[in-house]
Amino acid sequence: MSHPMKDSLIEAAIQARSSAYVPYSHFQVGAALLADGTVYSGCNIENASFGLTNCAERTAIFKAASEGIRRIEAIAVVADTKGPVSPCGACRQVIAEFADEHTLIYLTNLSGDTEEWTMDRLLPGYFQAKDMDKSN
Ligand SMILES: O=c1ccn([C@H]2C[C@H](O)[C@@H](CO)O2)c(=O)[nH]1
Ligand SMILES: [Zn+2]
Repeated sequence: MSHPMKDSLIEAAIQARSSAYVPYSHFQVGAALLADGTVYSGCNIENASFGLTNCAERTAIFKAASEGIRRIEAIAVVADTKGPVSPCGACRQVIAEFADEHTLIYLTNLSGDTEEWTMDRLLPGYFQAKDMDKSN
């Protein structure tokens, strides 16, 4: 079942994408998430020291987390890709930190190709806080 905010989140991600700071790759990405009734969006932000680049997903999540958000209800990611955009491994792990099994993850592109994912498929076996507990 698709989330009632699905289209609004995709629209917010497309909007955020237009702020992408991408002088090196020229590849714009946008993300938008819903948490506690509020939409937080973000774009990718590159750096002359390439490894310091922050992806759109992490920008949106860190904006939300720094406002006190701890659980993502739904998140949309968009780029101008052939099929739905595929988040990098780092972002998959960061999404996992604030997702649960109900979190809906919309991967889409500018043509409207959209897939609904859940965390178990996005990053099977992702590292969790409980993995630091020897009793588990
Ligand atoms: O899911 C993704 C994949 C890539 N990028 C960014 C990082 C970099 O700025 C550019 C090319 O990798 O796209 C994202 O923001 N999200
Ligand atoms: Zn990423």
